[in-house]
Amino acid sequence: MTYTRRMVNLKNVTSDGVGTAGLDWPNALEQHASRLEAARDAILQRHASGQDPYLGWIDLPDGEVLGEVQALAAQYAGEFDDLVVLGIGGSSLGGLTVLTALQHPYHNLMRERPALRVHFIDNVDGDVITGLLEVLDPARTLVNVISKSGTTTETMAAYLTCKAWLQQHVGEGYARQIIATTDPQKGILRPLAQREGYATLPVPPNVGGRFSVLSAVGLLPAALGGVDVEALLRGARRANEAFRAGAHDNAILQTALVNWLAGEAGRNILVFMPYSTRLRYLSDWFAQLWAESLGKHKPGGGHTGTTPVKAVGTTDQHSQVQLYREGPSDKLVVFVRVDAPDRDARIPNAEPNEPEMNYLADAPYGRLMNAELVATAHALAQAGQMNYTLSLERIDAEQLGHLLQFLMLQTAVVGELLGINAFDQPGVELGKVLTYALMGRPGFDQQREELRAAGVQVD
Ligand SMILES: O=P(O)(O)OC[C@H]1O[C@H](O)[C@H](O)[C@@H](O)[C@@H]1O
Repeated sequence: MTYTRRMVNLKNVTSDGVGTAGLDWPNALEQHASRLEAARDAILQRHASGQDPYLGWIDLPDGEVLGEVQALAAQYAGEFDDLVVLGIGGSSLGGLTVLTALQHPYHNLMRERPALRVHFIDNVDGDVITGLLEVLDPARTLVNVISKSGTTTETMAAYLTCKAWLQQHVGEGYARQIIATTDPQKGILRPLAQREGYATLPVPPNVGGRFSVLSAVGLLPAALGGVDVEALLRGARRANEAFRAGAHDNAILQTALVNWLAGEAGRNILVFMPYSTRLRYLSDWFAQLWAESLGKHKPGGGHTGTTPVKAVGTTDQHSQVQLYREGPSDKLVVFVRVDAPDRDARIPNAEPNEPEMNYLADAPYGRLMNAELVATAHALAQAGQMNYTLSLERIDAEQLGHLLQFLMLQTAVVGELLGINAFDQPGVELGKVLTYALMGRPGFDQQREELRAAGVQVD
């Protein structure tokens, strides 16, 4: 992925559709260029001060933890077949995105696998957790429990299940098969891991979960799954470098502007739609990044945030696009295009006597995919529905690393334009606390009484 205008096709931004959203491109860029650069500079200055409690993710591409991750991965490779990752939200979606994009699409079904199979447990669904353990070989399974805070209920429940399973089946040696990735100081998991003798990796205190994909959180599962993690970081470094360019040559700032203006113009929904099955979890990862970063109380009253919708092309073209074209003009649609698939897969001319199907004969799948994307983007623009396209040359570790960092930087800039803290998530906390109260965790008696008084059944 080169960091040029080519990567971001802002062509449709000039369409009538965008005009109706009050976005007049490139005049909007002229008008807001200095504001964008000021937002970027404010982020970089806070980061350079070394005092900011949230911006550690900007340094992750420099790979401080890379050596440790690679050493651990090398130590375990060959000895194990499966890795079970226990985590939720930012402690799961990054790794899932990277592995789904970069492993063989059917890696888990291959007879001879070049790397471990990686399974993500990110819910308290006992059927799924115990169902997975039923089919894994405990002697050849590693468990990576990941929690920035070291306390998250879902992850702790899965950890207890996996530890008990390993203890039961492999006995004393179980501790060798558990790796804990967590905050260096805070939470229950760190002291517990030390007591048990688990290998540990850090989540830097100044890196929030949804910004942690390029820390040990995403890197260890990726490395064990055979991903070129150095290339992933290299691509992210390119995004960091390109972030410093002036607004006219800076796709991160430009797309941040389009998103911000769309929101200001009442386009309250952001549809994120990669045209690639391999990138389907990028939509999930991005949805958390966007929603938790930008859905906030405004400092002076009111609310901010556009609602992310996860989609994948072409699949959701056949379930959602009707609404996006003829429904209300309350959306911005972001497409992700892959110029060249890895395989030169073509559609065979298997029905030479069917003239109606001849247009498909010998067509590359990649051409069909991108024709569908262009057709949809055009159809939306024609109906006044705002959209733009991010383009990758191909799906490889370097381009994906670039795109992930691009999207994190873009989100940070939108947060700055909105005048909010894009790096906390106070709105999620109450639900966690009330869950503790309902489950009878010590120290939450008062909340338990409040729930009872509000008519909630607590026993
Ligand atoms: O990594 P953890 O501390 O376990 O947190 C996992 C997730 O839990 C929370 O509910 C937060 O809202 C997310 O931002 C976070 O990624």
